[in-house]
Amino acid sequence: MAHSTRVVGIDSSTQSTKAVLVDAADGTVLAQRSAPHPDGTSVDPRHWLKACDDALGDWLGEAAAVAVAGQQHGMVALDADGEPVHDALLWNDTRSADAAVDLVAEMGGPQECAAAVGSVLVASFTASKLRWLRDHRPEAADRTTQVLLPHDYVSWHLAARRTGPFTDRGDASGTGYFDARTSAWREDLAAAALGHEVALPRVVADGAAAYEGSVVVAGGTGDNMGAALGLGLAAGDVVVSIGTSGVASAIAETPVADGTGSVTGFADATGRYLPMATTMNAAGILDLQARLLGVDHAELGRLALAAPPGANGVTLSPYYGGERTPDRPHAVGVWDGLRPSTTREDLARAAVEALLCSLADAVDLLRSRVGGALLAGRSGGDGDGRLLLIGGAARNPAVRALAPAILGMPVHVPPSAEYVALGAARQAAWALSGAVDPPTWEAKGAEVLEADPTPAVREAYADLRDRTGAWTRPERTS
Ligand SMILES: Nc1ncnc2c1ncn2[C@@H]1O[C@H](COP(=O)(O)OP(=O)(O)O)[C@@H](O)[C@H]1O
Ligand SMILES: O=C(CO)[C@@H](O)[C@H](O)COP(=O)(O)O
Repeated sequence: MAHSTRVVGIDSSTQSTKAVLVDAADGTVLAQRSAPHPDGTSVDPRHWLKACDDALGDWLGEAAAVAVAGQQHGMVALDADGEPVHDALLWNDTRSADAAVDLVAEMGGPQECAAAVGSVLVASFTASKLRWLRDHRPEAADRTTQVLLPHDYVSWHLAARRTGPFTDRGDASGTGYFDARTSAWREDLAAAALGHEVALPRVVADGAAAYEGSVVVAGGTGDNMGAALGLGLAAGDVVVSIGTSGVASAIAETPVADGTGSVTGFADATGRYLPMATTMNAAGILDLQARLLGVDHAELGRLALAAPPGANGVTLSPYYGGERTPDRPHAVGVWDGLRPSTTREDLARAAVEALLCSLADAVDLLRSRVGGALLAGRSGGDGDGRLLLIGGAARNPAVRALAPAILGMPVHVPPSAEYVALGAARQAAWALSGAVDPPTWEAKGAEVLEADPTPAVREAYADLRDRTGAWTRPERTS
């Protein structure tokens, strides 16, 4: 029996590949599958190709188009045969922190850097990783002839390498060598980072087909740009994503060039911009807490909800793996307020509160830099704007219950779905249609969560955050 036109969207993110098979007419998800990625902050990128193939199975045989949204920034450095010269350093690998400091200085300082490439470089950016490669693995740097982002590498695989590598404006804007205002590479900055000239992928126009074989392959994008497409993010909305990273992002019509580095001025996948504040420690805070307490996520949530707001004075600075917002690449986690009476419930509660306070900081930073009408209706101003909560850890009942209290406003939780992969599918359908705009897929109603604000929890968190600001651990040696 003939079926409707189908498209596939892929989210190749930090911990796994998720794929969705979608009806191109209305965005109905017909099936979804996932495959895990290896742990760690540097990975042989060929694992992502296998995970993609595993998650896809035979879907490309029945789909008309596919697109990939991938974890941003990762460095996929390839030799003349298109093979990796080194493991890909991921966005959360902080080895490149010193390289970022050097590059920002070479560009004339933070404001000049933000003016050139939209963001102040930190360890996460591809440019910083290229400089690390030059300084610490010179032989691999010498053999590098082209540099791709994770989504470019997977998309090229899906096009069976029958065309040259390609990317899009959204993901390119996270490299540190791309000017989103002109949609042009800054080859000079890539060369300065790596130490020699290097080939960069073709930038596909938003919504265009990159390759037309038995299936159309769209340009793809970064995972956060994919989420914005999948959610149909509207002006004034802020999305908070709790995956491996914690992200507060919003659509903007004009570029942001924040010289403080708190907000990165990325492009989105529709010709606009996607300013973001990103934390490196997010769902992992709860993963570690569950492991330390010897419980699963459901029990962690139950324990957290059994303790009072403020966790009987226990607070956590949750920057376990170094942090980016605030910029503390060498930070470690710090607990405070432990007493003989402290319970497992208090520890669980403090972990959930710390996660949400770090995200509340990110939302505040985003609002302060983007200004205008973001969430305006929620703070007594004109306009509307929803705060949407997505990502793996948003499934946790304690996260849901405490989010409106700590974020201080109603929180909209859309129906559980892989929004990054759905956004990629929407881009695939867009490329297939050849239309000027992405297809309109009606969003299903969100659950709106409300709670009385608990500002004292944020104050206690901010106090510990600020007290630990000057602490660093010894520099890493490699
Ligand atoms: N019920 C839950 N409670 C807390 N964390 C959860 C829950 N379900 C999934 N997670 C966490 O969410 C994370 C995966 O989220 P996801 O958005 O898929 O991440 P990423 O896109 O970075 O790979 C994992 O760290 C996982 O342990
Ligand atoms: O570095 C950033 C954004 O700048 C991260 O948001 C990565 O894009 C990884 O995303 P997840 O795997 O956590 O979704």
